[in-house]
Amino acid sequence: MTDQNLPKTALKISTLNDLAKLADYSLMDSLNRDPDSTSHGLDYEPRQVFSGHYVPVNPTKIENPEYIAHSKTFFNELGFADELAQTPEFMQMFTGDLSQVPTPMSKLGWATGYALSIYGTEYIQQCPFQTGNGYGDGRAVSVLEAVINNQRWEMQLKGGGKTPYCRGADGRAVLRSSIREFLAQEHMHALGVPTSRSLSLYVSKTQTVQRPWFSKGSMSQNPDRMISEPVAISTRVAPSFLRVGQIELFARRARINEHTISMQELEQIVQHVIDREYKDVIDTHSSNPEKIIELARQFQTRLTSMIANWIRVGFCQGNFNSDNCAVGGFTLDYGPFGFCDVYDPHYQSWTGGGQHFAFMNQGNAAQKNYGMFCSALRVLLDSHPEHLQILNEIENEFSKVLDTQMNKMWLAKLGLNPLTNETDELAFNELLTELQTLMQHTPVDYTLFFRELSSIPNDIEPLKKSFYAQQDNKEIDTHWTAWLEKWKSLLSSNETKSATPRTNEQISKQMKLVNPKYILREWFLVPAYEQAAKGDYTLIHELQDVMTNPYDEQAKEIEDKYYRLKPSKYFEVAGVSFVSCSS
Ligand SMILES: Nc1ncnc2c1ncn2[C@@H]1O[C@H](COP(=O)(O)OP(=O)(O)OP(=O)(O)O)[C@@H](O)[C@H]1O
Ligand SMILES: [Mg+2]
Repeated sequence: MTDQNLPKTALKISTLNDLAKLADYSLMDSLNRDPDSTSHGLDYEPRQVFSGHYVPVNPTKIENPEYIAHSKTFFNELGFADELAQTPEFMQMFTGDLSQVPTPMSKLGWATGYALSIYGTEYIQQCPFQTGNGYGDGRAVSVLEAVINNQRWEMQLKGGGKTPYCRGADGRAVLRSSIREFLAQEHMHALGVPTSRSLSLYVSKTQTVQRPWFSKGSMSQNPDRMISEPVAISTRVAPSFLRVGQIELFARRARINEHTISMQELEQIVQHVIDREYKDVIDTHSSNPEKIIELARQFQTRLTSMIANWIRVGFCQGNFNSDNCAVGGFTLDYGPFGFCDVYDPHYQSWTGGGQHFAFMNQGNAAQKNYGMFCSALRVLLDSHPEHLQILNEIENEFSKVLDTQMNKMWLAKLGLNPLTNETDELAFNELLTELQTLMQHTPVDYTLFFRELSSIPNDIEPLKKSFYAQQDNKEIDTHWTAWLEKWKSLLSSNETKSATPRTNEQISKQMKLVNPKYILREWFLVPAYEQAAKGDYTLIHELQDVMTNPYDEQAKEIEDKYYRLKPSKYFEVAGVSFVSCSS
């Protein structure tokens, strides 16, 4: 069935039965099931999965689930009634119990295998069998594909229990990390950054698992004890959850002809990427090699634009391996992520993550992932030298395309129109370099600085709200005053060249649409998940409200609470300024 023929809905979806009518598991038609899998899906022991694109898995429900939150924004977009999130049927399904789902919903979910490359190097050590056949969704289980208002969505439980890829771990996600991911996804969407979305979040009232963590106030880089944490299941939603690592897995197999249909499985997964993520921009009538070329081009555009967006809002993914890099070009896996308080190009909230994934190195990390993606595609172009040549050229363009996106982003952050001549370009480059040096040297709060600048202040006094230095520093002030003058003069000369010059008020308004006022800082999240562990979800709901309107001016008490420098007591504190693991 094509998507056009599928039922559309402008109706409110108020029951699970309503949603069931929109279920359409086309993935199962177009991809291969692991031939070694059994039909009951009770597949919880680590094992090698040699072929097939997915393994049917019956998720493991959490005990005594309790509703915490759902995304009102996303529910609204999907046409879901808010009440749906607390109906017993919906809760049952999205806390991992598929036994009662109405037809034609599937009583089995699925997990997928993928490969891992870290910063452009292929790894198999993470696989317990040292073959790469045991690595993949260890705790993520997709449970539904549905076409809603002409858009196909895949819904995936995170923390839905063990799968054959669990590598001996428990298949669970704890409340703390689930809250972080749940809030962050919707915050990023509201910031205008492509991302997987959050549907719902439930916790178990009785079930806990052990995780390494830090003692209160610890400054240690490594956790010093085990703590018991409640388990939770959050559901995330995206057109697909295909990762660069997934394409790599099938390309690695095809490259060495590992089994008779390895090349075919690679072709299928690539076609699936196109269907799920690029159907609107890739001509289905063109030849396969042409489609592959276009896929590479389109992914490059999306990936570089995503990175520019990350930098724009101060986001650091922290673990940008190829298995955390969505082929759809959106943000995926909010593990050790963080939004920077202080502007620091080396900011990385994960102590084990290495500098290569640090804030301003994310473009390079993306390039490495993109390189692995191209290597995988090359396997399909072996007998097409001309297309191979084009693919190489596209890959070589990565830095240029990224620079263009970054330039566009910095111009917007600084309220400037596209530059029209070399003199302005030189002036702009100088201005930006000076700004980055000054921001780092002062140091400034990244969010506060750009938001204050967006008011186009007369002098540097308002900007000083973003300075972390305790005392006035005349020398720094002088540099800032000079910088502000330079910026303003470029701003006005840039504006006079425009056919429709904007007033300062208009410029300011536009700057405030790219420079957020509210950012989901880690020290806002800590009390929210600490309270939640005691059964109080007030702060989660408050953060949901504030952070889904990050560009808006909000009530004075919200401003006082959330538009602030990070208090000094939180600097260098484990679990607040950094974390040691991804979950
Ligand atoms: N508690 C767990 N049980 C089983 N597998 C796990 C667990 N924690 C992580 N994994 C698996 O380890 C791998 C690396 O973990 P990573 O932190 O990148 O991912 P994640 O946050 O679990 O998942 P995702 O990338 O799906 O958001 C993933 O394949 C993940 O499924
Ligand atoms: Mg991951």
